[in-house]
Amino acid sequence: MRTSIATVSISGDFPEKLAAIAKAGFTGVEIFENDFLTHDASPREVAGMARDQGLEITLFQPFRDFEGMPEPQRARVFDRAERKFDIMGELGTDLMLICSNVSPISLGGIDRAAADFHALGERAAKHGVRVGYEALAWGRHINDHRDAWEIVRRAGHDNIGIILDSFHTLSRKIDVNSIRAIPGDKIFIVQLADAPLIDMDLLYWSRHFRNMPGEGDLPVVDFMRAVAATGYDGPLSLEIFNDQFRGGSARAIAEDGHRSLVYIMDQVKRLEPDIRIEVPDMPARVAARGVEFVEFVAGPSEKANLEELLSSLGFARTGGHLNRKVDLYTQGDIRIVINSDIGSDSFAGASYSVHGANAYAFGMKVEDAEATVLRAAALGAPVFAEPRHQGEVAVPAIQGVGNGVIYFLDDTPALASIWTNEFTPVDEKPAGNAGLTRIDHIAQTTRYDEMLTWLLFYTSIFETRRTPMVDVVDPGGLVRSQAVESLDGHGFRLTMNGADSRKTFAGKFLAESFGTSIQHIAFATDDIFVTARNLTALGFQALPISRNYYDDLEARFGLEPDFSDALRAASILYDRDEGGEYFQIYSRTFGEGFFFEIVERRGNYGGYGAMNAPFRIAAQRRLFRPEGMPRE
Ligand SMILES: O=C(O)c1ccc(O)c(O)c1
Ligand SMILES: [Mg+2]
Repeated sequence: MRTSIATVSISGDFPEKLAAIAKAGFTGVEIFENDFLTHDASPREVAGMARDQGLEITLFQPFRDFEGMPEPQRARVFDRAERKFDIMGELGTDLMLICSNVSPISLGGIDRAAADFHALGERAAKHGVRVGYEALAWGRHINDHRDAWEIVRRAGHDNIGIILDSFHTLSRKIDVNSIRAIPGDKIFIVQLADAPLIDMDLLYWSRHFRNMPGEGDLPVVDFMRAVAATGYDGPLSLEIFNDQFRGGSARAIAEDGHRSLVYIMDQVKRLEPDIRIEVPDMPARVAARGVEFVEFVAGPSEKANLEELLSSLGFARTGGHLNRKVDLYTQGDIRIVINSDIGSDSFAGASYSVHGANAYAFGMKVEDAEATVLRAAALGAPVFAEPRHQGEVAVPAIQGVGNGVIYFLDDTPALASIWTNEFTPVDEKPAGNAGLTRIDHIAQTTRYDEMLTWLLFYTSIFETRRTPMVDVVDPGGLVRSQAVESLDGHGFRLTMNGADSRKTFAGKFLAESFGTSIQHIAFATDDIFVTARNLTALGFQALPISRNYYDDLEARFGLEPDFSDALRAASILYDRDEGGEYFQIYSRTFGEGFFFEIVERRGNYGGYGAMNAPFRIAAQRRLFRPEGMPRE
């Protein structure tokens, strides 16, 4: 599989871009003219730089507004094209992109454009180069790949072909099946980009909001299926104009790009097994069944605090690890692990020294743990392994958000019996059961500009989908929240919160924990009111919620006063959607702003109580730092 990315897609100067692109695993690069013009090196030197990085230059894009020009402009664009053909020889690339004319003085007409391209093809042939024609979605006369193809067809020249760009086709909702009629060898290159669905001017949307295939909402897989059906087997080139990516980490964005291409082609290959493009073999996306455990690392006093909090939630210590300073706390199907091996050279110890006490790992229940790691590795995720003591099972794992660890457990005998084989039972009676049954979801906090990275990470490896993004208003700024859920909607659930500002509660947690990942864990109960009573008996202190919230709730949902009084008395938050009802209780915070949540879903409530988040945040801010949150 030949993979390429346009230099405009990532940040940095020209050498930095090439290095990041090569490191991420691309085999080629599209040189955007500005990157080339602003870098002080000759075309030969640029060719050498790409070669040194092992990159082929797949495409050069040196000028625009070519076809259909009246004289005297027509003569000038032909001269210009020839000058660029000379440069291409030195650059060591044979393919030039010309996008459809946007000039107000250009003249329309398919035959006129075809004649211009035929004449250009003659000149290109003399230089041994090829020219690809791309329909811009906002081209003055040509804005549809079907018309661009008709021009190329009528030009009838071996050195003239079409360039397809998923954005231009999909943004205008052009039927992708029209691509199937184009002979694969007349498609000179394919550019891929996705974008979030936003209703705005096409040019502005394209120049600022494109993102990696799989990160947006466009049907890029359908587009690529149609392309693959033509027999095309050339490079797949990302051309991503995105304001955030331009300022982001070149390394991370390039890695996301490579992952997105592998992911998109894996999907295409499964739908069109006979395609000519070679796609790396890997197991299919893995069904995620749920979160089986969450593991904290904590020092002695933090461990005592966490134990007290867990005990007030009805957990009891039920196991101790055979070899390690690791304890297991359980209730219902929930397992919480506390690792206090902070002095050692273990990964937990390293995590503690960077982040302090934190939930640095979680275990995911999957269909096939080994296959999960194979797939994750094929998609560029770092595989995680630690030295084992005798008798310990190797649990397949990778690293994810905030360098945290994701372990995979399945029903194979060794992994299924890990809790009985590696832990000695401890006969501690819980102070009382709170009725918590399972982990409903975990919530991870990241910097906003990493959200797309992690959403792509989860959705490409696991059989999951993203829910729409919601804005959560924190007095210190906006936090954006999006969930990743297994396709059945309830097996696995994870929410991602992207914080821009350290003045928000989430942003502050991120800053003070030096970028750990899990900020809260939500436990499910089948009866929130019974759980609330049990918790009170256990001495649990719920996060107190303002009286105004309940007045508003009563009005908004038309609640019976008795019902809203019961909610208020137990500090329960409430929401409702078409499917059902949602109840939430929050704990007070632990450490730098970690907390637990208890939820009950009645009926088919599908959300996470986003509309309640501002009230939860306001309450946390009141309690967390009575002296106030930082203002810097
Ligand atoms: O926005 C543009 O001008 C532009 C230029 C070249 C392309 O290949 C493209 O898709 C867009
Ligand atoms: Mg393009």
